Amino acid sequence: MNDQEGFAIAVEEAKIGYKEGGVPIGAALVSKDGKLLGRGHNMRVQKGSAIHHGETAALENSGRLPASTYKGATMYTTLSPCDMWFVITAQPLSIHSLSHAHAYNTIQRTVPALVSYTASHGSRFLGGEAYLKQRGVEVVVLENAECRELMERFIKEKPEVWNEDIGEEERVHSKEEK
Ligand SMILES: Nc1ccnc(=O)[nH]1
Repeated sequence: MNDQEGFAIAVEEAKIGYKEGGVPIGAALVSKDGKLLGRGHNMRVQKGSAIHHGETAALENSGRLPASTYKGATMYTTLSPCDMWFVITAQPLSIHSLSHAHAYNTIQRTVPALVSYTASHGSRFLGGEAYLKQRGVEVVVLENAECRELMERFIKEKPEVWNEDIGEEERVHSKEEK
């Protein structure tokens, strides 16, 4: 599986999430030798969960694998990596340890599509990206138009669900006040 195929699975997952009425963010985890390890989409609405982001779902669906299987893997995601995915995936994927050379650079690449998208609260999720880069992970930004459109449509339709996903409440409040 190459980059295009891996990313296409993440987009497929995002669309499934949209159809289910959830947050349309998908992800796929692919091993260094091109094998699909796991795929998934944000399930916060579907599962009534505070933590099921697209990337964490892909990791969860990959099951329990030895560290060597994650080595050199790529996480394809339809939105730039937020702090949530970094914190949850860092330990199993061994990207948490700056001081241990052997743990460094385990996931080599993450390919988010929408890094420069400006979220409703004005953030661009640059924090998640910065963490990854600091730890030697290659971050490739695709700026994929299809993902951007899907996110923009969703945010317009369900601003309160999106704000909840990113830990914001302002829009919900201003709606209630009206
Ligand atoms: N990168 C992400 C940001 C917000 N929600 C997600 O599921 N993923």
